[in-house]
Amino acid sequence: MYRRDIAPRVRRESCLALSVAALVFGMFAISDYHYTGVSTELYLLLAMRLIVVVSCLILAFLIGRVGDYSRKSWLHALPLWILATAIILIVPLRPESLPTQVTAVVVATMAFYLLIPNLLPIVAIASLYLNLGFLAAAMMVADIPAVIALRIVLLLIMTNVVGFFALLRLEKLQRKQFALLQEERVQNHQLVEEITHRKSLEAQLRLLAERDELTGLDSRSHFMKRAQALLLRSQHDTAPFSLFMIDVDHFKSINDTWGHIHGDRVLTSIAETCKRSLRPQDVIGRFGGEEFIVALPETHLKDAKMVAERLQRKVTELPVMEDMPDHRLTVTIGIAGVLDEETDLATLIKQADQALYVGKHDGRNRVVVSQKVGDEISARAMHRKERAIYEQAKKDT
Ligand SMILES: Nc1nc2c(ncn2[C@@H]2O[C@H](COP(=O)(O)OP(=O)(O)OP(=O)(O)O)[C@@H](O)[C@H]2O)c(=O)[nH]1
Repeated sequence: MYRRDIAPRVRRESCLALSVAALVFGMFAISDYHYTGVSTELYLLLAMRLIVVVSCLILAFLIGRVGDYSRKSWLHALPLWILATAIILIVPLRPESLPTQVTAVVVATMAFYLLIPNLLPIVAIASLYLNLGFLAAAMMVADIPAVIALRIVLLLIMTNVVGFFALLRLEKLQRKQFALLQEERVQNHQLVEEITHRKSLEAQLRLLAERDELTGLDSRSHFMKRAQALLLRSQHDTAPFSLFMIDVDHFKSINDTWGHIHGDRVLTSIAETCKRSLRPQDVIGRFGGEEFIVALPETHLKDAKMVAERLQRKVTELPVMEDMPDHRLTVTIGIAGVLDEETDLATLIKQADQALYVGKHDGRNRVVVSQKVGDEISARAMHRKERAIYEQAKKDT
């Protein structure tokens, strides 16, 4: 994973290091001219430098394009061997500049180790080749005293040891850093998974709390929250607001005669009928057992009554009744409406419940408007009527 992760960076860095090394190597042509003047050696040196620079640039280009260092390590090794060979060849071509060449070998060795990252074995072998090759060439071409030769050997050993361990340490640190980063990534990933899992659990819990399991309608508590918000908005906008309490008639006998499973099916069908025949902005909840509750925003009491009657009719036509030929499925609906700004949800529910009770008492299968609301409406109508008579009388006089 580490190798895969750093591959693009190694490719880029190797490509850059090689291009710079090739150009620097080429620029030494100036010093060649200074040492040799226009001579056969200069031409040989120039030809050699040109070949090295061109081949290094081609290899740098190839490494940049396709040089995956873990699979094509030879591609990374090749330019090092070319450069090393060229440096070794300078010894017989410019034997008088041996001290400068020792420095060049030390710098090249350090550059191999430090500028070509994450390829320690390749770099170490190429450095060894450069150092041994240089020593052999120097011994053959120049007459070096033994002490000087020993000093050069020691200097090169030191350079290699320093370069080798510097690169080794660098690689170890990079691997450690990568391992830590990887650990952090895994932990982050686990954390994200945990958060997603918790969120989905929360959503499921919320759904469980908000929905009635059997009918899929709002649970009682969720209905109360939504209805309360709708009521407040209606009162703020001075818009009408009505509320139904729907109760299935003789539901106990359905359970007792056809069983609870059939009873459940009846409840589900009634819930579906409510959903189908009411508007999307109406809020429907299961209040408990076989009782449903509906909040109708922006609905006047007379319109609510029409809606309730339509719903009552639709329930009697439900196909679920085919299994119960002797039974007539009916509902009783109690309605209440907002009269003033003081009316709260609890009062509305109480009034609708009272109307429902009246409906049950009067024989079921009916829609009853809350008496209190009815009285209040008639009182207001009376008030309006009286006021109209008074206004008319005033006009007449
Ligand atoms: N199948 C089923 N039955 C339920 C459920 N919740 C409540 N019940 C039953 O509904 C019945 C309600 O009976 P009652 O309160 O006597 O009302 P009713 O028989 O409909 O009589 P009225 O309302 O006076 O017409 C009880 O037998 C409850 O056990 C439910 O989720 N599924």
